Amino acid sequence: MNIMNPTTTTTTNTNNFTAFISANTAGTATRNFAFFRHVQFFEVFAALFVFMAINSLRQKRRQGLPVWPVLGMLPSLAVALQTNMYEWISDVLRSRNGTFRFKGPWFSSLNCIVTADPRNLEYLLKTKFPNFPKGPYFHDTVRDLLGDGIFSADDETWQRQRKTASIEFHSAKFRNLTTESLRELVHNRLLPVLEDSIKQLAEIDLQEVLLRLTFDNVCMMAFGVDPGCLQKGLPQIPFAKAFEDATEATVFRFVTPTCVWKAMRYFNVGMEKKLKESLRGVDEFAEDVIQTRKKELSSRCDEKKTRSDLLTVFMGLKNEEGEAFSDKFLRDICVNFILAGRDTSSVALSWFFWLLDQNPEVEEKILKEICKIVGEREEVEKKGEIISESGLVFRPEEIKKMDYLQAAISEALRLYPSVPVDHKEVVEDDKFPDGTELKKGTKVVYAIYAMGRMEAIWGKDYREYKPERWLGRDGRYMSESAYKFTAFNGGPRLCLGKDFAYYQMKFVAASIIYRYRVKVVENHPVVPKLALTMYMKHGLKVNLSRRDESELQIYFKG
Ligand code: HEM
Repeated sequence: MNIMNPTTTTTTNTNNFTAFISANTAGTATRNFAFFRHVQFFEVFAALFVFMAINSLRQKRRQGLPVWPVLGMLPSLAVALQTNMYEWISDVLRSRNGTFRFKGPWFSSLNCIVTADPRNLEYLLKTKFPNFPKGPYFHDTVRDLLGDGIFSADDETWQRQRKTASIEFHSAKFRNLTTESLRELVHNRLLPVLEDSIKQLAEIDLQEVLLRLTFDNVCMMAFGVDPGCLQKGLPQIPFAKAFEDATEATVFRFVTPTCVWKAMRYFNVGMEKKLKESLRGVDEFAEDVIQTRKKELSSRCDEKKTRSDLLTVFMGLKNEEGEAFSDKFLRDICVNFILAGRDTSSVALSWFFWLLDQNPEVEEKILKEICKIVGEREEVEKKGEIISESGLVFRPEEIKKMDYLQAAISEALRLYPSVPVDHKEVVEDDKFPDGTELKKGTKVVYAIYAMGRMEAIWGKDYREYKPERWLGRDGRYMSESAYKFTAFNGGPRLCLGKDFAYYQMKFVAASIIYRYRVKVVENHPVVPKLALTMYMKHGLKVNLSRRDESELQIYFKG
């Protein structure tokens, strides 16, 4: 500092002070400005949020659910996924008179029309059937597992398989094969496994046991081979495990953005790795059966006559060029039938037994019906015997007469359809009978679970389990329009196995109910699993006890 020149010093000091002040002022101003900017930012953000919230909630009134910028209706779906998604869809549909437009996040493939309106169902599944195929998205997603089989194919590829399989399904030879294999499975495998659980005083997962039964049964129909899943000890069967894993990994694709699962497939990681490995197991099994059957058929002509499984039937046919079907196509046909028929009936039966546990009066009526029908057998009339006979085998004509049982199973399927939702894709712009506009490429989801819970279709007591709603005044079973009761689909793609499925479910249910009391384990949680098929998430743990003769005697006399 210069002490000889104070002015200078003062000036300098003043300058420093000014600089200090201005620097400080500038700093404060900058900080204030930054603070001000933050405040503004938060205010603007808050205002925007409030505006969006009001706007979204206003949209709720118009569209059924709040629509958020960028995310669309996804937040509501995310919340619903934490509870029971099927109930949530039903609630929304009831509040929207049966149809609503789901808006997914930007750039996602979640935009779709969801409907449970029977008029729309008839239009979708029958009237304008060609305009609503399964579509390229579905085919692409399931291609690795299902190839060009009936379940994933559209147009001529589907039509050809449908026609051939339909003729086969209605042939006496095929019916014999299916009923015979079911009879054997129930009497030689299911009942011994159930007996075993009684002897060991152990609870048993009835869903697991039934899944094994129907898997073996459908493999007999498709391949003519019994994989042996249902037997004492419930062993793990490599083909069944591979099939299960491959299905699970394929379902995973539906909840993963397409580019993500395709990248995972490319790098062979995660679920895609699992899919690849499990497909190897499925393909090896199929390849083995196909080659063995070819050898059998070429060496022994009588095999052709005796075998009536789908594989043998399709092996004897030619494609449009007059050539035999390729091994890959034969594999696709069989794998698709196994997928279609493997778990739908067992899952339906599981829900049915759970409903019986809650509605013992229905169980009693079923038992009464069974005993009345069996009591009409000639030999019973003559000898007055049979009731205690554990080997009692129901005859096809007796199963047919069980109208109340059929009603009780249909009622279970109404409330818990094995396929809870299904979908189609729009080929050309169209309009539903209820006025909903449909743009080309839109996905249409039909909510089968919700359809069973629409007051407009079933009346005020739609929540109640009431088999009587399926019976006419004469007590005979009355079927319902496939567009109201869509558990088996409808129109040209009506479930091909429907008649057999009813026969199978009635035969299994009657065989169990006649012999055992089925009690669901106390506090066992029963909730649906989120999957393409409506499994019980935790299975169905039950305790069985044998019915004694005196109990049956009452019903026989009754
Ligand atoms: C309770 C039992 C069953 C229920 C609820 C059921 C339900 C359905 C449904 C909803 C569809 C339409 C699926 C779609 O197109 O996306 C379908 C199709 C089909 N089902 Fe079933 N099903 C049952 C049992 C069976 C059985 C046991 C078989 C065979 C053994 C079978 C064979 C088929 C076939 C082949 C198709 C495809 C028809 C086509 O696309 O033309 N189903 N089933």
